[in-house]
Amino acid sequence: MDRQQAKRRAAELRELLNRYGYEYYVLDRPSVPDAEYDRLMQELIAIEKQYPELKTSDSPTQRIGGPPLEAFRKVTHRVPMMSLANAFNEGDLRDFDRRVRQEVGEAAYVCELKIDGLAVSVRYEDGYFVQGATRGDGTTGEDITENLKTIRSLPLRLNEPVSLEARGEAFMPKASFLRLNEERQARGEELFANPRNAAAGSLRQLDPKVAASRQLDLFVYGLANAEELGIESHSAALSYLQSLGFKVNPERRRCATIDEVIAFVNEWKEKRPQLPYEIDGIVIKVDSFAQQRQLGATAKSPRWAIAYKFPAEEVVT
Ligand SMILES: NC(=O)c1cc2c(N)ncc(C(N)=O)c2s1
Repeated sequence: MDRQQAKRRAAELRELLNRYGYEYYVLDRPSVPDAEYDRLMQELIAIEKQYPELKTSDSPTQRIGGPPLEAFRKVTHRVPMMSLANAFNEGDLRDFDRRVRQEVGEAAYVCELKIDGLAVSVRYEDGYFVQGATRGDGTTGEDITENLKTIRSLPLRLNEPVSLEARGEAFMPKASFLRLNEERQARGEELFANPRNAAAGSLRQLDPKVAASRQLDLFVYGLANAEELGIESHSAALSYLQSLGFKVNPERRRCATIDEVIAFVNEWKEKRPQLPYEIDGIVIKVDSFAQQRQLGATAKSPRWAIAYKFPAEEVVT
C-alpha cells in the first residue's frame, strides 16, 4: 500500500474504530463483534507503524497507552472546580430549597447520581481532546491527559468542531474493581479499599499502560464554559454534551419542586446496590444558569447546588 492509500485507509479505520468504540463504550450497544474491532485496530497500528506521520491525536491507537511519563505537569483550571456543600437529611434539603426560593423565587432542579470516583476536567479544541486534569485543590490539578485517553468512553474527537472544557467523574465499575482485587490477591499485592481509591490510583500512574489495563469509565456532567456556548440551563448542557458524543449518566431527573427531589433521593437510596458503579449520593442543582448566576458561590461551594450524601455503601466484596 503506498502512502496515499495508507493515508486514506488510516482515516477510514479511525472513523470506523471511533464509531464502534462509541457504540460499545458509550451506548453499550456494540454493532460489530470484538474480533472485528481488534482486527481493524491491528490494521491501523500496522499502518501507523509503517507511516508514523499518519498517527493523529484522535487515533484510537492512543487508547493503548504510550510510554511512561517522568512526572505529571501541573494544570491551572481557568474555571475553578468547586466542591459541593452537603445535605444529610430531608430537612437539609428543604433548608437549601428555602434559601434558593428566597433569593430567586420558584426554581426547577436537576437531580443526578453522585458518582464515587475522581473528578476530572477535559479540554477540547476544535473538537479534538487536547488535555485532561485532576481536580487537585480546585485551582491546580495534575495533567493526566495520556491516562484519560485510555478511557474508552472519553471521545478523542467530538461530533462537532467545538472548543470547550467539560467536567466529569472517572470511575471504576464494581465488576472491574472486584476482578482487579482478585488479581492483586492472587499476586499477593495490597488490595484497593474501594473503587474510588482504585480509580484514583490507576489515573495517578505515570505509566498509561497501567491505566489502560484498569477498565476505567467516565461520566461527564458539566461544562465549564456553558454560557460562552449560549446554553441557558444545566439540563440543556447535559443534552448538548450527550449530542457531542460524551457519556452522560442517564439516571437524571428535572424536578419542579423539592418534594420531587426528595422522591428521587429516596428512590435511589433503595436502587443504589443495583448500579454497576458506586455512588455516594445525589447531586441537586438549580437548572437555570441565570438563577445560578443570581445565587453565586461562597469561597468553596456554589450556592445553587448541594450534594445529598448517602451513608457509606456496604463494602463491595
Ligand atoms: N464536586 C462537584 O461539583 C461534583 C461532583 C459530582 C459527582 N461526583 N458526580 C456527579 C456530579 C454531577 N452529576 O453533577 C458531580 S458535581
